[in-house]
Amino acid sequence: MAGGETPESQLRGSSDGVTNVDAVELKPDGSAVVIIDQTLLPNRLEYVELSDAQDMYDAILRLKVRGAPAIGVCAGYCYYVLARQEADRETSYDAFAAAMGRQRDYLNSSRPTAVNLSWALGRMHGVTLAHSGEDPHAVVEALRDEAVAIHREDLAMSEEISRLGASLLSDGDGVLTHCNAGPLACLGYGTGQGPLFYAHDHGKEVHVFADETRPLLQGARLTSYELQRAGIDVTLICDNMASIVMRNGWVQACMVGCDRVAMNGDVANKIGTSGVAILAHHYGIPFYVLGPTSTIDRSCPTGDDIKIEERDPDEIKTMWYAEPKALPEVRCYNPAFDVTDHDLITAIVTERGICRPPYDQSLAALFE
Ligand SMILES: CSC[C@@H](O)[C@@H](O)C(=O)COP(=O)(O)O
Repeated sequence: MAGGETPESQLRGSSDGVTNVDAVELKPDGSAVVIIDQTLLPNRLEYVELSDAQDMYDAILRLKVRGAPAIGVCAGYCYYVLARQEADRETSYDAFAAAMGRQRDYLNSSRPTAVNLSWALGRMHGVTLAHSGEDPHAVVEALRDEAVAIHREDLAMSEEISRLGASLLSDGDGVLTHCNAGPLACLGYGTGQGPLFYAHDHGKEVHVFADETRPLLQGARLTSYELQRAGIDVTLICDNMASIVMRNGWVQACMVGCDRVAMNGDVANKIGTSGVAILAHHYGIPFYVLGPTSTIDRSCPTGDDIKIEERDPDEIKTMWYAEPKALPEVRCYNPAFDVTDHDLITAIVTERGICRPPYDQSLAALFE
């Protein structure tokens, strides 16, 4: 673990025994962002220091750091680390601010769907612009405070979403979840899986079915790892097994995170989420989406306006296998996210409260 007991390293979430380390931290001397390399889990727990813009871009693109809220926290610290370097290079405020505008745009181009990336970078750059004309080193001090504030707020929102989400569950419920929206993706308890940790910590037991989440296996590699280590009853299933566990009557609720929420309540989340919602609707099982208000994109009217990231076909054909599992020339379509229609969603749980249909009204009310 990098660093000692600084304010930043004390920002840990409360569901320890799960991850007794943070997925994203600032190195105490401020020179680098320290992340868990999530691509190596569950086999190896390793930390990576990011101090170079290209390494930061690469870490986000390649999912070493992933999950919408964790990407936001990471982006805030990345911006700060780069600002320190620019302040040492540029003596004038104007040159510093212009350089930081370019760094913001570069980091923001690493992944398109999770709105928390542009949200955090926009918030950091807003601080730079608000200190117009000041000595760049003084601006850097304000940027550190802002990045730590984003981190602290993330932990607080995660706790509140988890508390509210757990109130929707009864002792003994079966819960099906998809992808990873636990401590690694969000810090603290998490969002989509936060209520499972919160319920467990507060004496309510749930039985979790974790979809493996093809093609990148966040459910198998990360969610079942986190839940198992926390002592929560978890069963890993392939994505195409969700229907049978629902039909067997083993699932009383579905809970997932989100990467971008449109103002009509359509939700972009990990590919396969909309299929789970359609199945849940068929079997009359409540389908809950959980995420912070920073994931609600007020400039996005409907799910049709959300840009869906398309990724390398080799993630499907070769990535996890000793030998390729498809002909190299076979065409693949590999969207990383899909959009779940708002009319399939029972409730959207945010840190400011639980929104229910009609979402165009209940989501707008969060910002009044
Ligand atoms: C906590 S973000 C929402 C998640 O459910 C999920 O879609 C997600 O983790 C994003 O996927 P990833 O592509 O791994 O960054």
